[in-house]
Amino acid sequence: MAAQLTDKKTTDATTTDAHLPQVTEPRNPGMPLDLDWVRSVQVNTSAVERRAATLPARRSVKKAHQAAWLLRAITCIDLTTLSGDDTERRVERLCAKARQPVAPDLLNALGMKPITTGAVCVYHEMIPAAKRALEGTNIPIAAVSTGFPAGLSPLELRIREIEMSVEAGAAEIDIVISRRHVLTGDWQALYDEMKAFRAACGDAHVKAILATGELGSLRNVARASLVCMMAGADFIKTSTGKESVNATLPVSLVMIRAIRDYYDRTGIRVGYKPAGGISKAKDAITYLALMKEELGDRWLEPDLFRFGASSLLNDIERQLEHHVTGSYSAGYRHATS
Ligand SMILES: O=C[C@H](O)COP(=O)(O)O
Repeated sequence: MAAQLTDKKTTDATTTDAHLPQVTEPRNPGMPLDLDWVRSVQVNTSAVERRAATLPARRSVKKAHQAAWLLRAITCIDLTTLSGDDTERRVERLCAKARQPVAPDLLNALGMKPITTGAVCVYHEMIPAAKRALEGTNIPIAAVSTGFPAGLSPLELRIREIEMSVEAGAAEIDIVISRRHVLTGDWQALYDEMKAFRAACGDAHVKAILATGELGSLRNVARASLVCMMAGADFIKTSTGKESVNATLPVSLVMIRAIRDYYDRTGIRVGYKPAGGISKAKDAITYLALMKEELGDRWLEPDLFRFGASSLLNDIERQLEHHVTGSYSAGYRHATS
């Protein structure tokens, strides 16, 4: 099926297949720290909040296109379990969902080929279980690292943790930054830390988790985004999912515009990952529409956009089922853990 991703505003819709092969983007090599650029960044908080407030209301994706948007969203999910009581069995079930996120009967009814999630995201100790369970697929394992979620263990240990996760089979490393470097405006320390993390990752892609709910202001979010990109982050990510405030639309707008500025200045595309508290299909569509409007279609691919989410897939599958059958089935049909 040629699935269309259209919305009210962008009627020159891109025709796109929800199961495109992953496009390969050159990695962000980073650049020297440009303090003048960092310090010149300002954010008009009330303008950002006004724009963000209009987003959900303005996004009325036509019913016929909803399924395509939802399937696209699935391909961009880092299907996540990050709990103290994670077990190998739970990770195996998670990986089974990542391999087959939508029931075959639903996919058939939608005329779609099989799809997978963008990645699975686990703690270091769960990498071997995920590796076994994902054998024979191209689904990458993302490991949270560097003393996730607080990031306050000794730097040597945080760097070693990255190296061990890469050795164990993680292709993507989600690091947490030291929030204090942002809160004290020590951009050099943030840059040096991020650069060391990127170097420890080697060929594994690195996502920089800013923990935006702990950064104090949107201006700090914008400046930290820029510094992490200058230091070579492949993705910038909002949250660990453990802060009291996680992904929000105003924060996303600020981070996405920092990505746009970095692209305008360097020609390098950096990815974006909102994470934490995104659990509804309609929110997923809002985020995709935001990416499309602010950055364009190229940022709707899983190599440049991911959701960090543990329960979003459940709701998307329910909505797809409703789209096909006209009714919702019992929750147990979609359980992931
Ligand atoms: O990075 C992913 C988050 O930890 C997942 O958060 P969530 O459980 O609120 O979806």
